[in-house]
Amino acid sequence: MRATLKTAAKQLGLELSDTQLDQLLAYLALLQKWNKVYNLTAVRDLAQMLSHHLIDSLSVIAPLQRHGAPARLMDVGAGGGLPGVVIAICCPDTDVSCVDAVAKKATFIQQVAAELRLRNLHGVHSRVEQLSVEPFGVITSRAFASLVDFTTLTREHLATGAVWMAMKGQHPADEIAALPTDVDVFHVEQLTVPGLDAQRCIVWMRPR
Ligand SMILES: C[S@@+](CC[C@H](N)C(=O)[O-])C[C@H]1O[C@@H](n2cnc3c(N)ncnc32)[C@H](O)[C@@H]1O
Repeated sequence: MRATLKTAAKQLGLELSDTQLDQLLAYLALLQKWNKVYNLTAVRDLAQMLSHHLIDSLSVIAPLQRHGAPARLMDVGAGGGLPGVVIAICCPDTDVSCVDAVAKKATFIQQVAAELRLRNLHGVHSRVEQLSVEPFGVITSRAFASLVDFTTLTREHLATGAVWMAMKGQHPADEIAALPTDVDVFHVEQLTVPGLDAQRCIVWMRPR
């Protein structure tokens, strides 16, 4: 597991410390341990969790760092913490709020933050449209909603100059076409996820 993760991180252009690798593997173990209790993911196999969840989420770190990791980031519909927990581990200067409408999922994130001593990670139980917090520099999502719903539900939480970072599978041409004119798609970034034979991209957007 560790060797696979280390190789994948290198292929993704990431310099992760031993502590960060330990934290990522500890997170994976917690995800597997508590999956049945919290209903975190349909993926049960540990090797698949590593490739389909952890390394998949790790693929956004270099693009996020190139953009400029923000002081505050929200992962909306974070579920078990993908990609929010991975971002909190890899970008320690970014304060990450993992927001989910289901209480036990937010509780799990709080548990991860405590066990991994991640002071920059917070599990927030709320529907995002009912949230009242300071704005964020980046708002991200993975398997949450259509681009229209994602941007509509979270727009008021963007700080000045902030962007949306949506993780998607294949290029979502139909979802992009359905966006209102006040959402600017400024980049669709193709991703290569080591060990995953699937199309992945990030849709970068900002308000007009
Ligand atoms: C399919 S899961 C994706 C979880 C995680 N991002 C991942 O990639 O594994 C979608 C999550 O969005 C949450 N969700 C749905 N509507 C929401 C809303 N309006 N506000 C906050 N969370 C919401 C659900 O509870 C669920 O945990």
